[in-house]
Parts: sequence; C-alpha cells; structure tokens
Amino acid sequence: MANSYRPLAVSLGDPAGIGPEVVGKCWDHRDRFGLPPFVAIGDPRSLAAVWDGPLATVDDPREVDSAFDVGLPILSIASVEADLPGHPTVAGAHCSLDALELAVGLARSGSASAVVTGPVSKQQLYGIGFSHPGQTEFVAERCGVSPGNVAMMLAGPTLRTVPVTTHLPLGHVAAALSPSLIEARGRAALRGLQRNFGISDPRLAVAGLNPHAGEGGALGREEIELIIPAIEALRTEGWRVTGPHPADTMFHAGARAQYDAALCMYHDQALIPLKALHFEEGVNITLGLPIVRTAPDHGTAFDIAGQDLADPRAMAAAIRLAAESALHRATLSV
Ligand SMILES: NC(=O)C1=CN([C@@H]2O[C@H](COP(=O)(O)OP(=O)(O)OC[C@H]3O[C@@H](n4cnc5c(N)ncnc54)[C@H](O)[C@@H]3O)[C@@H](O)[C@H]2O)C=CC1
Ligand SMILES: NCC(=O)COP(=O)(O)O
Repeated sequence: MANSYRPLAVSLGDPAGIGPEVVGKCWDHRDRFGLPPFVAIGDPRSLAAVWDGPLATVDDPREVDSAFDVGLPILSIASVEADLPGHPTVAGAHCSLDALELAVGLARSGSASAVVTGPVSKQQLYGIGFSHPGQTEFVAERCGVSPGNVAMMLAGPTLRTVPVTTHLPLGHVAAALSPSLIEARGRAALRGLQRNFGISDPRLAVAGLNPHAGEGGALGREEIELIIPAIEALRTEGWRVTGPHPADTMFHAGARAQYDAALCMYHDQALIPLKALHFEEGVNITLGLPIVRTAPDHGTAFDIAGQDLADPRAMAAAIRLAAESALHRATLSV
C-alpha cells in the first residue's frame, strides 16, 4: 500500500449512543453500501458492547487499507470508564470530544481524506464546558474559519437545505438574522454546491421567515429589511438566487425541482422537511471548510442504543458523501 493512501476518519460520537452500532453495521455491509475504507475513532469497548464484528486496531491511518478487509479498523481512544449503551456519562462526553478532535486533526494534517462525525449529545457536551453550539462550529474553529462563513447543509436524494441560524432558542432567531449573515450562509451554500457536489451553476431558493414570506410586510418585515437585501447582494455577484419564498410551499416535489438547495432561516425550517423526506439517508455536511466533514442527520438515539435497532443507512450515506465530496474537491478548481 502506498504511503499516500488516505482513509476516511469516522469518530464514533457519544459511546453510549448509537454511533458505535451504526459504524459497526456500516463495516458489516461495506460492499452493499459501496463504502471506501474508513477508520473508526473512539473507545473500542463501545463497539464491543453493541457489535460482535472483528476490530482491527491500527496506530496509523496508513494501515487502514490493508486492515479494512480483516476487521473494522479503529484508532483507539479509551474512555476513563466504559459506558453502558443508553447511559451517557461525563467520561463518555470527554471521549466523544477527544475522538472528534483527533478525526479533525487527521483531516487537517492530510492523513485522512475527510471526517465523518458520529452523533454527540449537545447536552452532555455543554455539561463538560463545550462552548460551541455544535460540532459544525467546533470543526470550523479548528480549521481557522469563522463560524459565520460556514454553513450546515442537510442533504438527501431530493432535497438539500441550509439553515441560516442553527442551535439557538426559537425566540432568538429574528434578532440573530442580518443581511450579512444570510448573505454569508447563502454564499457558503452556493460555493459548497460547486465544491462538494460538483454543480457548476447552482440554484438557491431562499425561504422567508414569516408566514407567506411576510405578506408584503403585514406579517413581519424581516423579508423586506433583511432577506431581500441579502438575495440582491448574492444576485449582484452573479449567483442564481430566488425568493424569499413562503416556506410552506417550497418543499413539495414541483418546488424542489426548481432549486439545488433551500436556504432556510432557522433549524427546524430546514430540518423538518429534510427529515420528513429523507430521515433514513439524510446527511449533514459542513460547507465552507478547507476539509470535508459529514455526519448522519440523526442524533445519539439513547432510547434505542444497545438494542440492535439502529438503522445504519444515514451513517453509510454520510461516509459515501464524504468520499464523493473529497473527490469533487480534488478534481475541481472552484
Ligand atoms: N450530528 C449530531 O451529532 C447530532 C446530535 N444530536 C443530538 O442527539 C441527541 C438526541 O437528539 P434527538 O432530537 O432525540 O434525535 P435523535 O435523532 O437522536 O432521535 C430521534 C428519534 O429517532 C430515532 N432514531 C434516530 N436515529 C435512528 C437510527 N439511525 N435508527 C433508528 N432510529 C433512529 C430515535 O430512536 C428517536 O426515537 C441530542 O442531544 C442532540 O444534541 C442530534 C442530531 C444530530
Ligand atoms: N440538528 C443538527 C445537529 O444537531 C447537528 O449539529 P452539529 O453537531 O453537526 O453541528
């Protein structure tokens, strides 16, 4: 195996969640899912607790290619205690953060071709002093990119959505919106469609915030004061941008055919349509980074951890999209 070989780095997420189980199942079904070699990063005990497949402990990503057919390659991060599935602990939260840190470091150094992050519990991470809203902003910081210049995209077979605001109380959304933030997220989404998806002239549809996109100002002025100026600024740069669209009528099949991504104003406006249509195969991809980072759309699912109920398809889709995006980025000049 040539030393230039670069596997994908897959952090297991919270050891008490379903991350270890879905990663193990992805290795089981690697041929059916069409997955390239990847290395798991986390506590091997969290895998052994929920999955009876073979592990292949590696010390270096360059060992992954030859190990991959023998067992699931793992770069071991031992938690100070072994978590029980469904019972998150402080030690497990630290372990999930250490795994994320190592995975991002491998991608930044070029030892991994991309990062796929397993689900972490934000509540658990906040409890150990994690000061970022989510993994998206953590990865952005580690890559030296301002959180305002990255975008969280949720991608499925017939829909891609990007929330302008992410993890904050709904009551704070309107105050958090500004033309410059909407514009920056829109630009990150458009460039991401080019760089990660290979769409050369992408189309972005922008949602309104208020019912009926504000009804000409009668139902709210955010469209007039914040969203339309951002759309106009993006159009001035030559991007194909439409809106603001009433959010209730922009996700049916006919509407979805008119755009490559929808820019939404808040978390649930973006994630509800995506998960309603594509929960089993939805992927979260961070746009605007110097590295590729994806994740399954679901969370830790502590309620089903350790019961062999976790569906691995979203994790498989995240691994596949990470590999495809890394390839697009290696072959495109945008
Ligand atoms: N990328 C990440 O790290 C994400 C982390 N989270 C975190 O996950 C925790 C739990 O969040 P929830 O809102 O409850 O969402 P969740 O996705 O963990 O669970 C929602 C429901 O879907 C089910 N479910 C989720 N994934 C499944 C799978 N692969 N197969 C079968 N059933 C599945 C669960 O059992 C549960 O009933 C939160 O602390 C949140 O912060 C949530 C989303 C993404
Ligand atoms: N709801 C999406 C989500 O929680 C993912 O957040 P992140 O940890 O990937 O930033």
